[in-house]
Amino acid sequence: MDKLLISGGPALQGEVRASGAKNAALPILAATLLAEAPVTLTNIPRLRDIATTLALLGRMGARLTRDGDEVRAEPSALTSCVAPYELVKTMRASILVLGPLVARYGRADVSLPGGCAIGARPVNLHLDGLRAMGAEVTVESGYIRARAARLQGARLVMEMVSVTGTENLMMAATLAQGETLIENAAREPEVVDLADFLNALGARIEGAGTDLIRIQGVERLGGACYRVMPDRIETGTFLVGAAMTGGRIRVLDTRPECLDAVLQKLREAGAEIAIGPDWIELDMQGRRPRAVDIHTAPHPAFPTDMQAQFCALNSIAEGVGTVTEAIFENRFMHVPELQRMGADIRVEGNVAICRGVEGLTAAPVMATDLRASAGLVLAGLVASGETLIDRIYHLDRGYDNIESKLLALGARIQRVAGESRIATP
Ligand SMILES: CC(=O)N[C@H]1[C@@H](OP(=O)(O)OP(=O)(O)OC[C@H]2O[C@@H](n3ccc(=O)[nH]c3=O)[C@H](O)[C@@H]2O)O[C@H](CO)[C@@H](O)[C@@H]1O
Ligand SMILES: C=C(OP(=O)(O)O)C(=O)O
Repeated sequence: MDKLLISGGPALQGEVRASGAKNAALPILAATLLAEAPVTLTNIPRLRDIATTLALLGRMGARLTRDGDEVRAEPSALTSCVAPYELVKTMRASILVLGPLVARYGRADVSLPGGCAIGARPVNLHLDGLRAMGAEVTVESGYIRARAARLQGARLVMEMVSVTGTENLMMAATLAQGETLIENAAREPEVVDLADFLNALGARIEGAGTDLIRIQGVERLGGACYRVMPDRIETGTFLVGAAMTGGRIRVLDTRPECLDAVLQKLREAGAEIAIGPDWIELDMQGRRPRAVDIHTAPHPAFPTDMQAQFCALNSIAEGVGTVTEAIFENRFMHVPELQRMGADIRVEGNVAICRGVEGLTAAPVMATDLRASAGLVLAGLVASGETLIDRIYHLDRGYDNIESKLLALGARIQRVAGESRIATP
């Protein structure tokens, strides 16, 4: 099993290009199930979750081919509307095929995704929404079974803000009869990107990016060429890396307006930030960051997917910073690993209180989920000695070539197969 070996020290310097957003590419790939004409997608990141999605759609009979960062989907008649457990268990976002399958094919059998390291993550809102649109939805033997002759437009009031819940129901509503209103909708930029893609196929969606999305159902959707938005979480991760190492980097091909809350916290930490239409430059040369207080919440507030990276930043910052996780109930798995590297962090309920230390020391650590892994990579960049990160398959789910990108920014990082080079004392 691959591991990452990082020798901490060098400040990140230079330019790096943001890849396409995982959390936009996944729903957009699922939405190709709705298209009745060819679709060409560009800026698709090279990630394990993308490979899983392509395998899942291929298993159903969809014809998708990948060439570099481009994916082409040919209109196809599905041979199966089943998302099996063995694929869903490796990627919760498989739930995103539910809405398109019911809308276009009138049937879906999707394995219940279950919980994951960061929390229980139920999908009740997805199911309730489809029921409100007239689908018959049951859960049997670990599978969601949904059936509908044709979905009917409905007023859907989301009890909680759910990103994939909003996306699933928005996709379902594109082919429903009549109008659907999604109230208390997620406002994440990836929801907007999906809506833009669906509209490019011929859907009639208004209000994406606000908490009220209005969808007029159409009879069918066609094809389109569409470029997936850049990954704001990957962008933010590199920026935090530069802030922690006292470096100066420019992230290219990104969307600064999607990162307001993150940039605000980086400024509070002492970074100088400059932005252009599609780039962000962070300058922290030679300075130590100041600890910041973070409170995660749905967009446009601070994203939970950047929380672990800021725990890493606070752990070496000047002062004390609190990180409050208000979205997922178990998203502090990186804390015990950071503690092993010398971080002074105390968790009380959903708050991590981080007292910055002068320096971290390298240790063998274990990645437990995607962003926890990112936090550990950032900690490794500043720790003295060689940090070996195990279980980096989590990282590969969501970061496109992270080690080559960091290497190009001056980090000393390499992927190693199997055994550790670190001698035990
Ligand atoms: C593929 C993708 O886009 N993943 C993102 C998506 O996950 P995901 O869409 O799974 O997260 P949600 O927005 O649905 O979850 C938000 C909260 O709502 C709860 N909930 C959600 C659905 C439901 O039916 N019932 C329910 O109670 C969840 O347990 C959680 O506490 O948004 C999260 C929150 O920004 C991000 O961390 C993930 O990176
Ligand atoms: C939690 C994440 O992803 P997923 O919803 O796919 O598990 C993430 O991207 O940080």
